Amino acid sequence: MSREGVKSFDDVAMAYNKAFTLTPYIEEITNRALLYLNARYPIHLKGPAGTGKTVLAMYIAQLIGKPTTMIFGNEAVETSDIVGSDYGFTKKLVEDNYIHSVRKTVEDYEQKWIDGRIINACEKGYVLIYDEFTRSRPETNNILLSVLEEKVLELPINYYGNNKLLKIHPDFKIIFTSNPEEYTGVYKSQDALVDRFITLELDFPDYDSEVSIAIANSGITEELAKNLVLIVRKFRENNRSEFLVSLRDSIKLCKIVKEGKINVAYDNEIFKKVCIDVLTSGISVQRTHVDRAKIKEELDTIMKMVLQERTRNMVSQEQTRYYGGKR
Ligand SMILES: Nc1ncnc2c1ncn2[C@@H]1O[C@H](COP(=O)(O)OP(=O)(O)OP(=O)(O)O)[C@@H](O)[C@H]1O
Repeated sequence: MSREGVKSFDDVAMAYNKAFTLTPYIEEITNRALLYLNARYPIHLKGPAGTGKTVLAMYIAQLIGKPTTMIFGNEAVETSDIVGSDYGFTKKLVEDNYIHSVRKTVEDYEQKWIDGRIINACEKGYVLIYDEFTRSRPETNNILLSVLEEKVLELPINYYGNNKLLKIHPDFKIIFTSNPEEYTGVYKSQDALVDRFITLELDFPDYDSEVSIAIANSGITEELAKNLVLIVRKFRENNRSEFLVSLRDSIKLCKIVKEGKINVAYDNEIFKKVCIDVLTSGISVQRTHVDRAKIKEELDTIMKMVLQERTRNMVSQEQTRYYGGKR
């Protein structure tokens, strides 16, 4: 039985918590999500990779304030990972020593059941985050249909020896996340499931949110973050239909510049090469057939525009400081 799709929420939350940034854009989506969840509808955060769906799901779960379970969808996840299954046998030795001179030992085997993550959450009214649920096979996710509609979880026949329908606690909440269906490794989500939850379409956050997120994750100065994020966003805007330039790229660029103490200037060749490496990584991963030379040229133009503007601003700030704004 594969259990690789199931990880502890605490392990993952630790990694995300430190840098979480709340901006008006994120707050607005959060409030809508809570509205639906409190009306007992599961929610589905859908959007391109690296738009912040997973961290948002975790933030929402924290606001609900109940223990949270996470499942990471992938091809190998089985219904048994979600619900539970038999997991080998336990051996019991029964010793009969009734007559002093005779010793009888009987080995007795009992089948051992392991609860899947969802059982506890369903029973006690906790929160389940099912991240990238469309990466699991649709037949794996079928078990959730009765959970969402009839509010019961159908357990396998050998669950504690009974065929049991587990009643779902009224407070049980599910937050699904997924990437658009055109992504590789993503199954089309079943209409029956989609019909039972409310989808919030996420896109990349606004400029100010992206700057705040980049600062929180890298520790870079605001002035540098503003310029680097602007380069990333202009490049993303121009190439959206071809390949992905995500929030992770803003964060990567800011982190590398900060850690490497790289001078952010158009005449700094190292900086230009770092920008090209970071921002064109997605092309090879996504195997899009784009003209790399043309892409580099375009990125060069963007860097020139943003960084010359930066130089102009710096000169004018210097002049203001020097001449006291009189010139
Ligand atoms: N509000 C936020 N505050 C701080 N960091 C954030 C925020 N939103 C996103 N990030 C950061 O942006 C990156 C992408 O976020 P996340 O993993 O949640 O995206 P995703 O949409 O789930 O991506 P994928 O579809 O690839 O799983 C992560 O490094 C995350 O820490």
